Amino acid sequence: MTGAAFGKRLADAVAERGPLCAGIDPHPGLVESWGLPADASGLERFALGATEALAEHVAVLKPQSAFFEAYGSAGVAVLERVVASAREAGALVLLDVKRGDIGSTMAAYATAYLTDGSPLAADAITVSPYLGFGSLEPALTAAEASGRGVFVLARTSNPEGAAVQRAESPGGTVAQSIVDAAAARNAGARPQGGVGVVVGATNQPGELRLDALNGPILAPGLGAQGATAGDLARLFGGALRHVLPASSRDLLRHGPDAASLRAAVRSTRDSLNGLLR
Ligand SMILES: O=c1ccn([C@@H]2O[C@H](COP(=O)(O)O)[C@@H](O)[C@H]2O)c(=O)[nH]1
Repeated sequence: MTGAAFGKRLADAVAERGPLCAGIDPHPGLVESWGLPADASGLERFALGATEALAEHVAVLKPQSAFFEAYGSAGVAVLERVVASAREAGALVLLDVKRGDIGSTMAAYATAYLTDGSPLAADAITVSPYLGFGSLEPALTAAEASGRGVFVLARTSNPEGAAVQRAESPGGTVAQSIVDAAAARNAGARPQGGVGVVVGATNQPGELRLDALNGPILAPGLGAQGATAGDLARLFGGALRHVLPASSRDLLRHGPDAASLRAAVRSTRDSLNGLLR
């Protein structure tokens, strides 16, 4: 990928389309609720239909890799088409794969997801820092070299995350130390760096200092997990302008009708308007 850095490309996309990140999570139950079979053919029609309806209306489309991998090579082939179709519609693709491993294996993930010419190359991916932030180095380097981004799990939206992420480390909580490590990578970047963090919208305010991050904050949990636009304001305060609120099931349940899916995006966007930018 040539051209601008991910932080700049994301800032431009958000300025044009707003911050909402639409998730493509083909849960078998949702696929069936669209009148489709919960198999690879249903996955294909669901995922490509949702992408076609949503991608041109949001800055970021976030396919959840797990639901595609569940169908083996046929599912991964559909995922490749979703990535290509979303990018054609002008959305940035944040592939939610949550990869994390020792550095030498991380380098292979970086080749798969963050390198020009790879069939699964996206604009950004989610990564897990729980083998140590430093183990992510190959992904951070590959992303920066190719104008791509990474979103590092810091304080996730699930209740089980607290035991690990709120544990005290020498630099504050584990989650805070991850935010601080991401901030160090983003220092000096304009308009923002390409190392984002994931902070679930379901969390309580006051746990994390995000003001020095200088990078994007992916905030899943809107809708199906119970978080509201008001929660985002309370949770993120002065960092709101960096937040990408993410919603998957709460949008997708409006399908298969494309007009209804678009209306759901509009209504979610309206609920965020005035709050975030
Ligand atoms: O902390 C996290 C990190 C990632 N996710 C992912 O976001 C979507 C949420 O889907 P909804 O249907 O809007 O609940 C899903 O792909 C998760 O794996 C998260 O929820 N929390």
